[in-house]
Amino acid sequence: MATVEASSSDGKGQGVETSVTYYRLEEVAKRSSSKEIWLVIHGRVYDVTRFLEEHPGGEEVLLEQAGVDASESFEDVGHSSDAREMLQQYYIGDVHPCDLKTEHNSKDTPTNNACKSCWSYWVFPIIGAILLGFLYRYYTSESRSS
Ligand code: HEM
Repeated sequence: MATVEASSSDGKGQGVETSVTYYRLEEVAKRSSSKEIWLVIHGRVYDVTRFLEEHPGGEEVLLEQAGVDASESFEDVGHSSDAREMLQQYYIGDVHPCDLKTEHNSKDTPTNNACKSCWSYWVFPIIGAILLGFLYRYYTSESRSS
């Protein structure tokens, strides 16, 4: 779990402190017993433990989706806008960026743009520095021999 603090303006010139808690999918997966049920809908993590008995669609369906990404099942049912508003009561945080799936490939391979780009921050500069080193050696040896 990771908590990230962010500041934003509330439109009245006052700063508002907001914090987002990020959860890894493996953490969510551990919360899949009838004692504690978390699930993921559209990249957001919900603790639906106290909603289990109240869910109009029954507790069985929530138990089936416990600890996993329930976005597809949630959408398949065609939940009303009231149901979507209810979600907010159970929101506890976001899926960690490293576990987010890309929209066009959300079925299987979990890829992550944020994490993919991490390595490019240092790999490309290193390759560039090596190339520059070679060029420098090449030109200095050329000028020495001529
Ligand atoms: C926190 C998450 C959820 C909330 C707040 C929620 C809320 C609701 C609400 C308010 C209804 C009544 C109908 C409506 O207003 O749309 C409903 C029905 C239903 N829900 Fe959910 N739901 C959640 C998650 C899920 C999930 C993950 C499934 C998985 C399949 C599911 C399956 C159903 C089914 C089958 C019905 C009955 C639909 C019907 O009778 O036509 N729900 N839900």
